Amino acid sequence: MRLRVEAKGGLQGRIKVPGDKSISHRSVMLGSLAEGKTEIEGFLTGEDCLSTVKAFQDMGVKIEGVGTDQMVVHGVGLRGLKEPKDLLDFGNSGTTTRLMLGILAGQKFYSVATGDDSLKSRPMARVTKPLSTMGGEFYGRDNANLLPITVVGKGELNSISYDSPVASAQVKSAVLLAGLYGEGVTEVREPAKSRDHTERMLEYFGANIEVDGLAVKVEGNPKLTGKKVVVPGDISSAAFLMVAAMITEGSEIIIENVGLNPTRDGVIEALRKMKGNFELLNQRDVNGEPIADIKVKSSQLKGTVIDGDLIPLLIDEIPILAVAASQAEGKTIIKDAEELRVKETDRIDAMVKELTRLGVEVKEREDGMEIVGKQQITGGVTCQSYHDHRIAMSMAVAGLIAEGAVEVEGAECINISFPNFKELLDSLSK
Ligand SMILES: O=C(O)C1=C[C@@H](OP(=O)(O)O)[C@@H](O)[C@H](O)C1
Ligand SMILES: C=C(OP(=O)(O)O)C(=O)O
Repeated sequence: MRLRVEAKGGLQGRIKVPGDKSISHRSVMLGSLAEGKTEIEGFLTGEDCLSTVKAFQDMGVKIEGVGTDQMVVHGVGLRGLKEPKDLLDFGNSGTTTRLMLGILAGQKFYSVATGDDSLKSRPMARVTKPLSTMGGEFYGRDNANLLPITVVGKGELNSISYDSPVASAQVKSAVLLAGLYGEGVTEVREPAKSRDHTERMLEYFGANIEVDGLAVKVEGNPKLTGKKVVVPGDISSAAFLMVAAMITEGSEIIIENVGLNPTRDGVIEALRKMKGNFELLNQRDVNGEPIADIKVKSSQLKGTVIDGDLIPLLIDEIPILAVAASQAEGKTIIKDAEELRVKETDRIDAMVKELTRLGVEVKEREDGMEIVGKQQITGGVTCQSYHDHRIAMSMAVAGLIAEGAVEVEGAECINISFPNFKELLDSLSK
C-alpha cells in the first residue's frame, strides 16, 4: 500500500493514540501465565501484539475479544501452557520473540519459533546465550542466533545472575521471565536503564521483584494472579504526532492519555532540549504507570545532542526525532544509538537514505547521525518504508512540510504498531 501525504497547514484537534505496545504484549503474557482472569482495557490491536495473542492461543490459552481493545485472558498458570502443534509465528515482532524465548525455555515441551524475513535476520543470541546458561536448549542457524529457533523445554531452569552487555528491555525481560521457572532468585544487571514494564507488571501480578538501580531480581515459581490491566496510550506513537504538530505552522493539538513511564519518556526530554513547545496536562497515575495529556504547538526547534543513557529511553523515537532535527536550527547529533542497526531494518541506514531522498543533508555515523537544520524538505518523491513501521510514519510526517507530495511505499507496515495513524493524522489536518 502507498500512503500519500501533502502539506495542508497546521494541525488542530484532540485525539487519543492506541495502547502502548510494550505493555500490551506483557499484559497477554502475564495474563496467560497467571491463575484466573485478566481483563485488559486499551489493548493495542497492532499486528505485533496480535502475534503475541496468537502464540498463546496456539498454546491453549482462551482469550476473548481478540481484535478489539478490550480483552479477557483466561490464565492457565505458570505450568499450564500446552505444546503448540505447529510453528509459533511471531511475524515482525522482536518483543514477542525475545520474551517468548524466555517463557518457552521454561516449558516442558518442544516448540519452534519463526517470523517474517525481517525477524529472521535479527539477532537472537543476545537472549539464547543467557537462557542457555539457565539450562535452556535452543537450536537454530548461526548457533541459535537466527530464527527459526527450536526450543527443547525441560520444565525447569537454573537461576542465574546475568550482566547484560546491552541496555535492552527485551534481553532483561527474557531472562526475568525465564527466571520464573528457576528454583531460586534470578538477577539481571544492565549497563543503562531500559524500559521497566516487565518488572512493574510482574510485581503487579504478584511476583517477588527487587529493583536496585540497574539490577532487577525475581524469585522463581511465584503464584501469579490475574488482574485488571489498563493500558495507557503509547508514547512511541504519540511522538509522531508531537513532532508533526511542532514542525507545521499554526498547529495546536492535545494528545490524551499518554503513558509517561520514566523509562520511556526520553523523547519528552529530547524535545524539551530542542525547545519544543508543549505542556504536560492532567498528570496522573493509572495502574502504577504515570500518564498525562500532552498539548503541543508549532515550535521553533533548536539542535541538540541525544546520546548516552538517554538513548534506551527513546530508542524507538529516534527516526521521528531525526525528522524534527531537520527542522531545528543548528546541529543535532544522535550518537550511542548503534542498536538502531538491529531493529526491523537498519534504521540509521534507512533514515539517512530516505531523508537524503527528501533533499535533507544528513551525516551518517556508525552509532547515529548528524543533521544541521533547518532544511527544506523537497517532496514529489516516493520514499521506501523498508517494511519498518517507524520509518514509514517518519516519512509521512516529513511529507506534512514538503514542497510536493510525499508517497510512502509499503506503508501497510504501519499496522504493526499504529493501525489508525492515517485516520488520526487526517482528522488533525482538516
Ligand atoms: O521490551 C520492549 O517492549 C521493547 C524494547 C525495545 O527493544 P530492545 O530491548 O531491543 O532495546 C524497543 O525497541 C521495542 O520496540 C520494544
Ligand atoms: C523495535 C521495535 O519493535 P520490536 O523490537 O518488538 O520488533 C519497534 O516497535 O520500534
